[in-house]
Amino acid sequence: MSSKKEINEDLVNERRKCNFNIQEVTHIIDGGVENTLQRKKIEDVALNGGASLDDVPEECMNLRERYENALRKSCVYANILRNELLEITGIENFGTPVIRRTGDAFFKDISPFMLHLGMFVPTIMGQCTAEQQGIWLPKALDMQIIGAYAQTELGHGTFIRGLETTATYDPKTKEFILYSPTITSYKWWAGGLGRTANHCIVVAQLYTQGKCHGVHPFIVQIRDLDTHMPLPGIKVGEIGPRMGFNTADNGFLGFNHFRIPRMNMMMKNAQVLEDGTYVKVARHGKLTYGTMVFVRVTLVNEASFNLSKAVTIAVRYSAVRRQSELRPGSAEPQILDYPTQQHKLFICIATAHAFQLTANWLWHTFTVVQAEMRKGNIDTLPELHALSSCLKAVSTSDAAACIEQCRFACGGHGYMMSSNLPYLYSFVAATRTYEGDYTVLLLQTARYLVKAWEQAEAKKIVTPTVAYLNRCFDTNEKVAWTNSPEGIIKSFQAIAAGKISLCVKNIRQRIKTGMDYEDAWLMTTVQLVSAAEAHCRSMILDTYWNEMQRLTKTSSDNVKMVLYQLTTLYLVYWALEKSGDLLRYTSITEGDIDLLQKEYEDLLVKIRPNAVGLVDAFDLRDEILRSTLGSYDGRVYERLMEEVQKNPLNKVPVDPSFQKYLKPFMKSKI
Ligand SMILES: CCCCCCCCCC/C=C\CCC/C=C/C(=O)SCCNC(=O)CCNC(=O)[C@H](O)C(C)(C)COP(=O)(O)OP(=O)(O)OC[C@H]1O[C@@H](n2cnc3c(N)ncnc32)[C@H](O)[C@@H]1OP(=O)(O)O
Ligand SMILES: Cc1cc2nc3c(=O)[nH]c(=O)nc-3n(C[C@H](O)[C@H](O)[C@H](O)COP(=O)(O)OP(=O)(O)OC[C@H]3O[C@@H](n4cnc5c(N)ncnc54)[C@H](O)[C@@H]3O)c2cc1C
Repeated sequence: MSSKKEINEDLVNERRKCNFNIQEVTHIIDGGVENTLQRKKIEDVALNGGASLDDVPEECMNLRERYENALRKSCVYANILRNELLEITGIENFGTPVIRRTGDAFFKDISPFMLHLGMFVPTIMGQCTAEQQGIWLPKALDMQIIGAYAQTELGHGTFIRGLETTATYDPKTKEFILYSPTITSYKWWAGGLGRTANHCIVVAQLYTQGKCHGVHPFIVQIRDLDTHMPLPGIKVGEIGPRMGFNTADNGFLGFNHFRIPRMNMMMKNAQVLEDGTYVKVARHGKLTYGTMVFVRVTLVNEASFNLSKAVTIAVRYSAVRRQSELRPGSAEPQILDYPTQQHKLFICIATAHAFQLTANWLWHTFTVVQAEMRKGNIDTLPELHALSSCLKAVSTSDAAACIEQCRFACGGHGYMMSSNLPYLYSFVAATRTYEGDYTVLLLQTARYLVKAWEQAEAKKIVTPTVAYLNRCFDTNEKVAWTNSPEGIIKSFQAIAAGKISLCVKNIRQRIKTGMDYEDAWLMTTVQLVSAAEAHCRSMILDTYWNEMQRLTKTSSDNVKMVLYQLTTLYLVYWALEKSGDLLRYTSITEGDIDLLQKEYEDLLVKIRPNAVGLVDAFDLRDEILRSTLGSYDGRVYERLMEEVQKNPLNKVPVDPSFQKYLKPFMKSKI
């Protein structure tokens, strides 16, 4: 056993073997040297200010203790956020992922303030008029009020138009009356709502002058600011234990003819005048869904970040862990030496990079579309919606699968809460569902793709992200296979185009047999989801490859080489995963697939010496990783033992329940 300060010998050797400049890769991941410096500064301030590591692990506390502990830490963290961090980033960068990431040093699960910061504040920014922002934003940013985002109801989450909560305008008092007419109309799931929030955004069906105008957002005070008692007419509480998010106090909420002032309707996109006249301001009907688009964009970043944590843990552990023997009597190898282990893990490193570069690109696209919309141009919104929908769906789904693979890679110890892998998995698994379920979002992208196909068919130029359709349209023949990064990307575009084409053909055929469009669409949805996924994969492959080429132009040779190996691994991995599709839509042969498999296995060998260096390059501080298995020093077994000492069950040698239950039971006769 190594002494406390020592770094595990195997990790020392791994770091010695690493042949590239780790910092250079860190800068690429961060988006430049300046960003790395800024991130480190933010981390220093946030973590030195009192990152409260718990004496008792969160998972050993009961529900109440966990909530109270999370709230205590949230207050410490929020003080650092509002007093120090916002000064560094500027208020305009309030939602920067770097700030959000420092939160993980405080919360293994999640902060009850997460939705205040992640959705309540952004909705005020995106859905309020300047005048309304002037009222609500300073209070929200200063956390004089704490909010949640209550859209989903017990009966409806996906189908927003089906929400049942009503907001009926009363011109006599110039108020809206909020009402929950049925059990299924109760708001359900909103994070922070159950115990913490005193305000929330409520999405409700707007009625005025006897007419329903569809769902609109309202800002509602639900608790007394002093006593925290629910206001009369409000029924609010916590929805109960769940797979993760257990310190987020997800809540339920019902209204019994609860009145709010007219100006509490968020009026940037639509207004109700004093006399009850409804005025539509926005040129696009779905701008009220803006917060969801924003969060979907940020979730691609979340997918990358959480995966980078999981794979850092699993690779470091795999370098420390020794198991089995390759030949009788030989020393036990590091489990990282098994090609099957490399197969589990290296794709996770590459996926984290692919999603990070895609997230940066998507964020840039989002800001460009926002700027266009501020000028009154909404033409690019449908493309952004299609993009953010599929990228959110695929990145969260892949990240969850990869994190689970990292857990498998850590054997039994990966199942320990103290490894942090179960927390990471349950957190990311939820992201596949919330903010739009995987299937539902891919079907949104499919709508866009079918329209784009029809445009290409009519010889019209389509938008940039589907420009390949113009090229693929006339190809009745299979695309010629070439084994190169560009060749693989082109082949994935051919797969996407082929699948979209087939969907359109099948919808048309079904209509010919007498089905109406809706039924024909419905019957084709399995294929439509697959087409949207294929489109999304071609986008990710293209973005990852081209962005990495661009970002490494001035890098040192070894950095270029290792990142080239990783990017190629990602492309080849997906080509092998989708070999059935390649056989169908390109001229690839079985022999070509054999060559790809060989290339993949060779890449695992090439990447192996740099594996620990590659995860070190994520530059995740131990305080943020919070894992017994994944710390920088590799003191895996010591940390597991130390954690055991913190377990309240081990505080006494004999548990009181022995006298109460076990002893009487053992002494009782059958
Ligand atoms: C310290 C710093 C803090 C920062 C922290 C940042 C970290 C962030 C991490 C996490 C943050 C928060 C945790 C989140 C917790 C979870 C919250 C939630 O889940 S909130 C609830 C979310 N709910 C959903 O996402 C519901 C999903 N459903 C929908 O989006 C819609 O109902 C939909 C799209 C499925 C269908 O809508 P609708 O029926 O109204 O539309 P149609 O299908 O008929 O389509 C009509 C037409 O509109 C287009 N459309 C749809 N949506 C949009 C959109 N958003 N934008 C633009 N256009 C849209 C659609 O494509 C159709 O177009 P057409 O041309 O007719 O084909
Ligand atoms: C941890 C967590 C936190 C959350 N936080 C919030 C929050 O803060 N605020 C908030 O408002 N909400 C929140 N939600 C709710 C979340 O947004 C919804 O659960 C999510 O949008 C999915 O909707 P649903 O639950 O209605 O699923 P459903 O729509 O009922 O989905 C069930 C199944 O039906 C399928 N399905 C549904 N519609 C279709 C369709 N049209 N075509 C094909 N298949 C379909 C889905 O694919 C899925 O497999 C949260 C959820 C979770 C899990």
